[in-house]
Amino acid sequence: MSAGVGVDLENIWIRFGDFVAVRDANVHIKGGDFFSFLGPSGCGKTTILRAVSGFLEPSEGNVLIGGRNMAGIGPNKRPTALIFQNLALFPLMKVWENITFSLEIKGASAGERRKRADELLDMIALPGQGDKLPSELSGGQRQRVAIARALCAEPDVLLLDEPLSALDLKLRQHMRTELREIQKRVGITFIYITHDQGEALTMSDDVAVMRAGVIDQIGNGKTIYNDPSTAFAASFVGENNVFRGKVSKIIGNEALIRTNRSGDLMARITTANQGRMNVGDDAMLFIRPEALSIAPTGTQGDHFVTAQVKHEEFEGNSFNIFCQGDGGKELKVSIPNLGQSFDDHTGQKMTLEYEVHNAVVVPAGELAAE
Ligand SMILES: Nc1ncnc2c1ncn2[C@@H]1O[C@H](COP(=O)(O)OP(=O)(O)OP(=O)(O)O)[C@@H](O)[C@H]1O
Repeated sequence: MSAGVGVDLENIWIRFGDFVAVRDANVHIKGGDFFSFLGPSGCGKTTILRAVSGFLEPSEGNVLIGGRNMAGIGPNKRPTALIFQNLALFPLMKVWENITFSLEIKGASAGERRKRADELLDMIALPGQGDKLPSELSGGQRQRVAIARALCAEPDVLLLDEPLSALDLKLRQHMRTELREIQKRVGITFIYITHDQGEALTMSDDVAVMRAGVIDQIGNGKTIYNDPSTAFAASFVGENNVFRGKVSKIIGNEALIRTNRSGDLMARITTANQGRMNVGDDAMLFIRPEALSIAPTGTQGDHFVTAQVKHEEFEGNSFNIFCQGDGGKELKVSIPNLGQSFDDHTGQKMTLEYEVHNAVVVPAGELAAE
């Protein structure tokens, strides 16, 4: 199996009539990486995957696989394999026959096929399960068989279209680890599409955050979470509290925001926006629930927020406090449960504190839908 083949999307535009499904996408995926496209339903993820697999030609721009331009090369001739949410294993074929179906078409002998199936069953951590029928496996095991079947064709790039979305939550979380381990063992490039930020962050080397046909940001999980480029990326990935306002002062890489309802708040301008924000600009300031803590009542300053507590809940690993927030949105505070006593604050006015480097400012923009 050849490893480490990169994929490049160069100025890709995809139009369906007047509708622009993908707008000027530029992505460099390193060979051997696990790369995810993350975004809400309808943002163009599947459309990009179809352009990589060759089921669709971009209206403009180039898809390069291993540096080779794929223009005019059909899906069967590309070094890619595609796995869908609907696995479509053959129900009456044994697991090993399912896995080696592509070899049977090429006329390989039963002995050869069985040997290859056993290698792949080891690879997906299902040794000795080749003689079962798909119906005798769990959902997660069937998922792994589908991956083995795709890998049997020796693709350079495996394309996965929301392959875990039909599984229940526990299995989905377990399969994240499994998938990542299989990818590392095989060493080929995986391109994964999902609307689930937990999946994207836990499995990927790099993530592209997509919104309405546009790629807002590309980076590793930590960068996307801690240093978002846009209001959409900040609000789509993880939970975040938003404060709206205008830039009133810029000091180095920090900005003071005159918020609509919470006074003046200081925060870090994210990397992509440094040097690009000016006094008077409409801005959005984001603070994660875990970055807020309870301060002595009445403390004031540019990193304190006053809020009225609406209700509280205990989530096991954290106490969550929900307040009347800025901008019509609820404000959430998450206090880790370290065994401390925790009074009910419902109805009280509370002062909340954050460290300036844990709050970020980006230009005002579209937020992700709840
Ligand atoms: N063949 C087509 N003709 C017209 N419009 C299309 C076609 N294929 C996709 N679209 C539109 O392009 C947009 C992007 O679709 P796409 O399937 O790529 O979204 P997605 O991000 O994969 O969504 P989901 O997570 O729901 O699968 C959608 O608005 C969709 O309606």
